[in-house]
Amino acid sequence: MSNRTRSWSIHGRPEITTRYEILGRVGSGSYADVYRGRRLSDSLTVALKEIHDQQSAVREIEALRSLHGAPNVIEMLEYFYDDDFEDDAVVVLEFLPSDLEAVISNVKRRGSAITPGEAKSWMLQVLSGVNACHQAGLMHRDLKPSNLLISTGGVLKVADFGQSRVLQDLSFEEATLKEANSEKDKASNQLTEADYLKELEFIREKSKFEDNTSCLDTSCTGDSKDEQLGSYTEEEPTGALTSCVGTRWYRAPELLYGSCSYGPEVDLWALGCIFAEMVSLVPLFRGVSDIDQIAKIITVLGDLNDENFSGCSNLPDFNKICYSKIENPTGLEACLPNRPIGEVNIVKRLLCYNPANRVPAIELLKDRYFIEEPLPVAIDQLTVPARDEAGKISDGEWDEFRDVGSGPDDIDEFGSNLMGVTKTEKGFCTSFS
Ligand SMILES: Nc1ncnc2c1ncn2[C@@H]1O[C@H](COP(=O)(O)OP(=O)(O)OP(=O)(O)O)[C@@H](O)[C@H]1O
Repeated sequence: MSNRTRSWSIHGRPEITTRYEILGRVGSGSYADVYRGRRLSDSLTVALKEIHDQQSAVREIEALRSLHGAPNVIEMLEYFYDDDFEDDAVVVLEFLPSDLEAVISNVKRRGSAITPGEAKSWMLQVLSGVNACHQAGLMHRDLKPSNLLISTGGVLKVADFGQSRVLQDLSFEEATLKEANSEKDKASNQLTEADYLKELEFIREKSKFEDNTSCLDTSCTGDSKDEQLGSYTEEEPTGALTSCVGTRWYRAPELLYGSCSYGPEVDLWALGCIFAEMVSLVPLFRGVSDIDQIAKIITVLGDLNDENFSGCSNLPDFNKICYSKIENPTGLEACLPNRPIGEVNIVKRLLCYNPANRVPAIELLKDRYFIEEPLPVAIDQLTVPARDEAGKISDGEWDEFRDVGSGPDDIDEFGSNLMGVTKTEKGFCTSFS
């Protein structure tokens, strides 16, 4: 531990202010504040993301280093990371003034629609970014329209890797050394001594950090609400994953039922929800609690059972609530009125109950839907509204739905406040009128 005094503000950190002029705050997430800045050496506009949670910081830095160069993943220019985390980590990112949520809100506000050619163009970019993550052995775990940032030129990039997780069973140290070596090869030994020392420092810190941290903490990084919700993150065997990740509307059924051993398919479910939202201009499943979220899903897709998702009845929370049988599910077509069948099919290929049936991004990229008329619109022809001009739904309105909290309180609240829910020995029972 150093004896240095903690700096409470990015403005009071000379290592940053001697290199960047901080122009103002552009946004805040659950565990980060993001500032617009100007790099003094060349006046480049950047985003400075100050991450208040150590685990999220490590995840974000680790992911962005391994994804460096992927065209549809946000670029990290550099990072400031204390080995003692006396000061919050600051990640310097390319500045992207818009996001897919703003695009959707803007189209909606104008009373128009995203054309099939535009939808293809956006979706190809999302798929390319997500594919890069999966090929690099990472699952993002928090895909949603506001995490898909967009440049003024229409280039979409996957961002916000604070909840990402490495898929392969490499320790961070091994992965980092592997990457450092391949970087070194690539750069023909151009790694400077300072870079090398920074690498070492980062590896040392992460190893120390991993030893002391159970995987239970993984997803609830800095999200105090989630951290308080015990049963979803209660003692799990080492190596298990937490189900407490992502934003509810985009959360896959296996996560909603408390799975601790899921895979990158959770990202594919989120992609299905995002694509449906893009073409219909409304979020597909707008649950106000996790129980309501599952109810919304089964109302559209039908009952979830061992026939369509083998083994689902063994998921930790499956038997805690029973839903009455859905005789006539609405179906996805009804949620995407007046949209081409090709779009509905893409959504169907992603929103499968059984994760194994969700089509991987790499395969979807090759889907003939993308080469059929109407062809994807050229990227520089896409309309990109500035985030603050897009007339997004007010924060308060979104917050009502966006809350990521889940767990026993959620069940209690749902059980006591909503009609049609009764308490059973195992948990709750709900019926739909
Ligand atoms: N590279 C960037 N360029 C421009 N603005 C950015 C950039 N990164 C983030 N932002 C802005 O800062 C806000 C906060 O970003 P952050 O990634 O921390 O959180 P979030 O995704 O909004 O929230 P949460 O992770 O809690 O869901 C974003 O909504 C976005 O508006």
